[in-house]
Amino acid sequence: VEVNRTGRTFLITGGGGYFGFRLACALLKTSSNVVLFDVRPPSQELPEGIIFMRADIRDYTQVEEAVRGVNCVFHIASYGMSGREQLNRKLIEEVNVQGTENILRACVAHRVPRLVYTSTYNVVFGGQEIKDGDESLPYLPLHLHPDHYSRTKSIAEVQVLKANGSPLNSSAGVLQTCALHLPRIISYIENGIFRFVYGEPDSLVEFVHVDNLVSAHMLAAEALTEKRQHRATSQPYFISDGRPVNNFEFFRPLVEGLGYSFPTLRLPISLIYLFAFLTEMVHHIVGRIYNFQPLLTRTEVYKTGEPKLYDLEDVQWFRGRGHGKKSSQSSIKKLILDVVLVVAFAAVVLSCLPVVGQ
Ligand SMILES: NC(=O)c1ccc[n+]([C@@H]2O[C@H](COP(=O)([O-])OP(=O)(O)OC[C@H]3O[C@@H](n4cnc5c(N)ncnc54)[C@H](O)[C@@H]3O)[C@@H](O)[C@H]2O)c1
Repeated sequence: VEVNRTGRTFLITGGGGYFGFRLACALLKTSSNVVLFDVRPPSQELPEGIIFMRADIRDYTQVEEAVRGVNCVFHIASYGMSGREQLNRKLIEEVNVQGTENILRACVAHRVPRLVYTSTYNVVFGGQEIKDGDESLPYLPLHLHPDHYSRTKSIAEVQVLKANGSPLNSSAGVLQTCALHLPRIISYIENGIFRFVYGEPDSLVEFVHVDNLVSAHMLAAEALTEKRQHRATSQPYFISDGRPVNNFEFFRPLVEGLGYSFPTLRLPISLIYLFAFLTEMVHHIVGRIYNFQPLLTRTEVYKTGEPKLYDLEDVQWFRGRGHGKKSSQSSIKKLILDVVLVVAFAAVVLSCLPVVGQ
């Protein structure tokens, strides 16, 4: 990796992903050198000035190579947040926990003075109601996490904050770290699967606009510097747009802006949870032969009982990347999908009925 070492150099692990790439583009505007470290390249064209390094945080040698000469690491790479990834326990542990250990160790060894860790609300949230929560909320005990991703993000965050103050190798300096907790983003509108909503209409969740998230990360990195008296050092921060909203209502402008109709069917959350449970069971049995994408996992159900207002620009951003309702979208495909959904729900309901006549 050839980097112009004269300016500040930022390394973004997971820089090929949705948020990492947005952050990289914003950092580039501040005349910084930006290196993206990821197992896969970004889906968009790489702007001049951003370097992509195809590498894996599970491999310490590659991490060491990447951190040399870097002034600040944004550790964003993670695995297992949604879909079938959530069910690959081994990879989740390796990327989220061992990967983070590798980054921290390499920062210390190669005198990287600052690290901002991108974490998640899940470190404090296990499905319970939280009103006006702030940074004083305790971590959810590890054994109460219903999914591996949340548990490993929590372990990694603790590691990151604990590493704060670690003396840098052969230097008088120390590593300054902080963590940002974020809420969540998009998914199933595209495939026509967003056909129903669930849960109580008055249950609210937080969302964050990606641009606010970019600002939060840049401010956090700045607040770890001596110039800012290392103000953010060892702190976790909740980041959100500060406008709690119903999970599904949050998506309404985007769904309708992309030409889809907003679902009118509301199903009980317990039924959806049961459906997700059964799907996971089926995945557990057949996943090795056919690693299908579950429609919903239990984690997704409890997290979405959890919203930014999309403006026209956002909708156009998605449209510009080929998203949105295609006028030729196959009605047969939709019909098949509906039939599959109905049959699946019928199977769930029937399996719960007591067996009569025996
Ligand atoms: N998207 C959300 O709603 C949300 C919510 C809360 C927290 N977060 C956190 O924000 C961060 C970014 O989220 P995102 O939506 O941009 O996710 P994303 O999946 O688009 O980006 C994650 C990136 O990490 C990379 N990665 C995975 N394993 C890797 C490995 N072994 N080595 C190197 N790179 C690897 C992936 O290839 C991917 O590009 C993650 O840390 C996630 O935990 C996201």
